[in-house]
Amino acid sequence: MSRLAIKICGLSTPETVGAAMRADATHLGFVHFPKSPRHIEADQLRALTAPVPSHIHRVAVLVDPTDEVLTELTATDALTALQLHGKETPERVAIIRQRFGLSVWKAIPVKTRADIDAARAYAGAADLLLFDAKTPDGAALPGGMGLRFDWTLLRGVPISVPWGLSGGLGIDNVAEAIRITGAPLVDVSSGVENAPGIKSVDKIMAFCNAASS
Ligand SMILES: O=C(O)c1ccccc1N[C@@H]1O[C@H](COP(=O)(O)O)[C@@H](O)[C@H]1O
Repeated sequence: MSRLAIKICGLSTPETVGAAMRADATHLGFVHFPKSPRHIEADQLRALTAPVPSHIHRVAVLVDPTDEVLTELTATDALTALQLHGKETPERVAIIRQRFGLSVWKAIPVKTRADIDAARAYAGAADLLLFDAKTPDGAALPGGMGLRFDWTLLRGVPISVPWGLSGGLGIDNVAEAIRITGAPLVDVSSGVENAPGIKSVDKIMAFCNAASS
């Protein structure tokens, strides 16, 4: 059985990047979306990832990014993957993958089983599908709000591409989420924070322990 992958997302300080590495997170996430309390610029991304060894994945979280933004971020050479969290079509995902040469993740907002079925359109375009809770209409952010969906919707669903689970995961529920869904990758942001955008070293450690237990 392969090892569980754990992504700690929305990192913005050297201390919390260090904590995620010490906690054995396999993926570090960095948000580039000005409306987010976790937003960082390209120069911060470069500095934060400088001490990260190459075996740890570095993922940029973006919402309907322009080619200009993607060019600026990928020029840092800091990234191994792009996580698209907006309304990107399968065609746009395929173009980004081909144009920027990085692994591309597509976040799939889930409320019903139909949302999971609709994700099939991205097979072949995205390298990984990330099933995340659908945020309410008019919400400030399309993710990173600590909302979860009904994990039983994923039970028994054949998913033919690499995938992961996010949305409302935390120290107290991540083990149950993995048990119900069989997720090979879990992704957390709000659940390891003391306040929006303020990550907790202790919570990062506790989350990774709980996920791996
Ligand atoms: O974290 C953000 O600010 C964010 C902004 C825009 C798009 C996605 C964002 N976060 C991602 O949302 C999921 C779930 O987060 P949470 O654990 O429920 O807070 C996760 O993949 C974050 O990377």
